[in-house]
Amino acid sequence: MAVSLELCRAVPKIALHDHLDGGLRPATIVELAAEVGHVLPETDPEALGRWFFAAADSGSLVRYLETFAHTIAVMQTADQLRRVAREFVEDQAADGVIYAEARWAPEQHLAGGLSLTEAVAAVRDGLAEGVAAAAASGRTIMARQIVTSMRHASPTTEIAELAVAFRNDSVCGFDIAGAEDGFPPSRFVEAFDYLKRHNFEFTIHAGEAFGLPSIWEAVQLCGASRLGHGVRLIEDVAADGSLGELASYVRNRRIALELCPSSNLQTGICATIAEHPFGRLAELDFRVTVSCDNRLMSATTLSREYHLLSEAFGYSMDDLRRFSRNAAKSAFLPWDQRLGLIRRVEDEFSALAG
Ligand SMILES: O=c1[nH]cnc2c1ncn2[C@H]1C[C@H](O)[C@@H](CO)O1
Ligand SMILES: [Zn+2]
Repeated sequence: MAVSLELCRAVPKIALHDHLDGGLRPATIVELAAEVGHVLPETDPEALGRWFFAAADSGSLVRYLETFAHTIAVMQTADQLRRVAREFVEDQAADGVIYAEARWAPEQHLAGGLSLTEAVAAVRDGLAEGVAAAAASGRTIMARQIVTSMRHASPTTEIAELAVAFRNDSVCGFDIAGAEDGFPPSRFVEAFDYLKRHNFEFTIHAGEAFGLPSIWEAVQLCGASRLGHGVRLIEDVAADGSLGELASYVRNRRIALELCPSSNLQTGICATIAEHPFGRLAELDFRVTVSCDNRLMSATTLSREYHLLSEAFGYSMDDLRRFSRNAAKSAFLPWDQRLGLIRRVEDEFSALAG
């Protein structure tokens, strides 16, 4: 029997792949849009939530990404960014997430006159406020930010430098996101070289809207230790379970796959969770982790993703424990903190297993 949604809420979870600009509360968007005069497709929060889901549910990543115009429009001042970051953490904590990495692209948040540094500092402050608010309501959560470069923009090292500048100040990693087809990871090879020279962590969106060549570049030309989605690595797995060289390398190296099942249904990777490559990749012992990608656009939560996977593949508490443990192992945290996270996952799962 599937692990219930209620129990999935209670288990300790780790959100490695969750976009800050893809997780706003609809009510917050309505309120901020009214303040700044941004015209929304719907002004009732519930209707707006439904609109995001429907508009993102097109089968195309490019159309999915168009919906972000309405969230980015209300995240252009320090106050707005701080509020969105605070609510991000509060919502994650309320869903039983114990560690979250919020990713977003500061370059998309400068229209109100903020500098890149001011924007990152505002998110840092909001994350800290959210952690404090969660603690006040009895929930312990840690939160960090992943700073993202948009891959269709001119390649630059500027955002990588920004990430490194904040390495001891809430930024735990770097990423590239946006349309994948036509914008291979190698375009940003200079940024990744900069990060490697500075011993800094990064993940790369790859293997979502494009296949194995994108994953190969992310891993071998750029050096990613985690893959955003990476789901199309399944194309390097034969029907009998034998692995091609790339899939074999990714599995050997324990490169984490930040899998986001519901998001993939919307961008056309498969029609049902049961058809999602997650099941096969987990069975073959890849380092599978579970994330939401964009809670707003997919109308989901991490506990819901756990529950859907458990329903589709019959996962037990032990399986879910493995997915949380995998995510803890691949968190962009220093080793002592990562160990603390792994222990917390084990202890809390053991307590729930009774
Ligand atoms: O799943 C995704 N693939 C590629 N890009 C994405 C995905 N989800 C969100 N993004 C983009 C849209 C956001 O504005 C940007 C930064 O969070 O990242
Ligand atoms: Zn993403």
